[in-house]
Amino acid sequence: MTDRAMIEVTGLALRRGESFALAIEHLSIPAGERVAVVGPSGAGKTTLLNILSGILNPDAGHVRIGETAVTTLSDRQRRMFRARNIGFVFQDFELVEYLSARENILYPYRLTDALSITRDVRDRAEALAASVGLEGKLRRKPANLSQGEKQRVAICRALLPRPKLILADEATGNLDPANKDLILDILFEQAQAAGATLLAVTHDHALLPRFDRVINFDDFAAVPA
Ligand SMILES: Nc1ncnc2c1ncn2[C@@H]1O[C@H](COP(=O)(O)OP(=O)(O)OP(=O)(O)O)[C@@H](O)[C@H]1O
Repeated sequence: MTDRAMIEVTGLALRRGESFALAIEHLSIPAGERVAVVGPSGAGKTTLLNILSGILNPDAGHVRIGETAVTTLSDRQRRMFRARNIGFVFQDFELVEYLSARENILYPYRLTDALSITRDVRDRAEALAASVGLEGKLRRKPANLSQGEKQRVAICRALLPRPKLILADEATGNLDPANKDLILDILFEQAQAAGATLLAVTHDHALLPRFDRVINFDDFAAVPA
């Protein structure tokens, strides 16, 4: 085990359906590293993020995030762990349709007693939203936001609790080039301010030089399904 690793994965295996199996012998990511995750569609990038965050439990192997052995936790413990420690920007955003953009950004605070909505949290939510150009849109429900705006709401929601681990699944996918750079600036800034580790799945190879490291799914051993 690497001493200062934020993420330590060993002997990971997960089969999904009849035709897909993910296998990662070893993966270690130091605290504070900014990592891009690339690979062909269907290679298992989202599956890996889901395992790291405890949304999926693997068939075999160990995942440690910080001091927590995530793969030993119960479903409920994994949900609590995720709410407290991980900011997840989902590929399809997963916004709550009946809540306003503002309430969606504050949503992680409704999920766990460990987080409470203070004046400071509300102010920070406004500031984060303004930094991604969402001012004036915070009362709208997701149905009345563009794809790019929904994505920015999802990013603010992931960043607001200052998580130690940020997992972003194509967080720049629906944006124009200027906004891609802006969103990456914000993800990097917030990660640095919180001393957080960032794993970002991207298909956008122009962004790769900005990361400390690139994990390419082509490097993982293919498992006959
Ligand atoms: N709930 C599920 N049940 C069965 N198979 C699934 C399920 N979700 C995903 N898969 C399969 O797992 C494989 C990996 O999917 P995953 O979403 O991790 O790929 P990805 O690398 O993130 O792809 P993309 O770049 O297109 O988002 C795919 O073959 C997919 O069809």
